[in-house]
Amino acid sequence: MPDRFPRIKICGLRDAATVRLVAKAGADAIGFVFYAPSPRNIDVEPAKALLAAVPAFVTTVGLFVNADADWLRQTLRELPLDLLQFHGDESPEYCRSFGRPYIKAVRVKPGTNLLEYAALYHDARGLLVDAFVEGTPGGTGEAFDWSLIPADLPLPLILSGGLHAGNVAEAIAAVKPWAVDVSSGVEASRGIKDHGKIVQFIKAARSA
Ligand SMILES: O=C(O)c1ccccc1N[C@@H]1O[C@H](COP(=O)(O)O)[C@@H](O)[C@H]1O
Repeated sequence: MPDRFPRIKICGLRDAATVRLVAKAGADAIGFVFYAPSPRNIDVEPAKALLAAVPAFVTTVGLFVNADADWLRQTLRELPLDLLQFHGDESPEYCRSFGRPYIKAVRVKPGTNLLEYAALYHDARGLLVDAFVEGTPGGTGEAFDWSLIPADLPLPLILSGGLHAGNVAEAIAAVKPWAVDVSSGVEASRGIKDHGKIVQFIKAARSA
């Protein structure tokens, strides 16, 4: 268990007012989704403008799903993202080829060997665990059985998947993650962030 509250990442931001609100409410990290099929997808130019509005000491994360390596290399020349989140089937070699800190997402189902993933992606800054939902890479709002997470993972654990203000304190108590990450649980509808839900989520996570 970390000595302080887990870090909090709010993912899937698409407008400046929400970026400001999230930072002011006390989130540690802000995520931008670069995955065209997602309702939270953002293009490079608007993302550039939002990144310029993020205050100091808030980590900016770019989420990618099996992105073309040349496209991503070019995109990273334009975007000063602090951390890359790989949420597809990216290999360890791919993840480390961009020369930026990264976290690797694993979609968990019965039988998933998270210790094996931690060994494969040993240079990741964290292992993000999400629910396995057939046909969708993530951002589904579905939770999974947290007892599938081993207690002795050698990487910082980022818990995601179906978290919301009503279950995040219980999740933190049960899993003791390094960080929590949320998208659907702080939305009014798919892709539309709800400022009240964001504030409630951060309060609930801080009170755990
Ligand atoms: O947010 C998305 O649209 C998304 C698309 C593709 C892969 C991952 C995505 N989001 C990440 O999924 C997890 C869980 O999200 P949720 O809270 O259950 O909606 C989280 O890490 C998001 O960053």
